[in-house]
Amino acid sequence: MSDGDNWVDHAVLEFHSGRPLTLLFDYDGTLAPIVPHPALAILAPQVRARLRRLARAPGVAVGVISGRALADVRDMVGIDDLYFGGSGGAELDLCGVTEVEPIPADAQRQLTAAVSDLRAALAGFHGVWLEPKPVGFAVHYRATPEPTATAFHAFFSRWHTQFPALRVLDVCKSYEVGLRDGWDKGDAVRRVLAEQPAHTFAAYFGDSENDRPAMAAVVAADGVSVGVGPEAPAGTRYTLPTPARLHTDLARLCGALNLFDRGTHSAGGAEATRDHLV
Ligand SMILES: O=P(O)(O)OC[C@H]1O[C@H](O[C@H]2O[C@H](CO)[C@@H](O)[C@H](O)[C@H]2O)[C@H](O)[C@@H](O)[C@@H]1O
Repeated sequence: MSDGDNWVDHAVLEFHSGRPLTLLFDYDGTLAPIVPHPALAILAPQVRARLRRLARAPGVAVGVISGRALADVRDMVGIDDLYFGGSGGAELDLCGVTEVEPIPADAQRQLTAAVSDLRAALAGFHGVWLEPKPVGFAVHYRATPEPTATAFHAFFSRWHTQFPALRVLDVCKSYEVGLRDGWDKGDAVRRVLAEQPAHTFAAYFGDSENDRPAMAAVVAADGVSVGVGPEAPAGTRYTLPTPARLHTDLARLCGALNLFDRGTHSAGGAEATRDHLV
């Protein structure tokens, strides 16, 4: 069986051959475009509707696994019956059952000290700001002008080495800080897949470095990785240029699986047709 030259055809072929689907998405830069501030990264209503339809379809599971805090990504997505990963995989919501990575005492001490020290230091770097999370934090520098940005990178690259229990990733103009050797998005993917039938076909969609472990996890489970945008890790099975292209692909997948809004006239009705084409 050919698996098609795009992820939608591949997923539909696998589904029609009897494999359930598990679709797992990164949030920022994948489901929502990158914008100047995290609070502005709103999920388009049509995309929310498509994810909801997919999640409610028999044989389809949907999850969103983000660097954001779990409560934050759940709010942004606004659908209850999904799998969620937050804080880069350290917090999980497995369709209503929450699991949080236990933080060893020494790592907790380092996290607390790092946040307090950084808050004081950031006063000297205009435009840099700290986003706390239940497990870790992000330090945003998107709005930082030069030469402050260069000075901040020089400072941060030395500063974080005094906290060896912490893991630092440079993701979308922020430093994402979690626990070294802690749970990552790959662990989150494996945890979600453990709840699915063994022969499920999994796809993971991501745009940046913090998605690499999740992509490796789906590939190890005989699934596919889909890179979104120019910063996606190299070597993914499929690539999409933008989140907008993912949105139209989701519409196409809903159409191929005959998932249309119950409120519309029929599967061939005006909204269904429009949604299929969006
Ligand atoms: O794993 P993700 O869902 O992709 O989350 C990664 C980080 O995303 C958020 O920050 C990034 O997106 C913002 C909105 O587009 C953008 O303004 C910011 O510059 C980016 O760094 C989020 O705030 C972080 O907590 C996540 O770690």
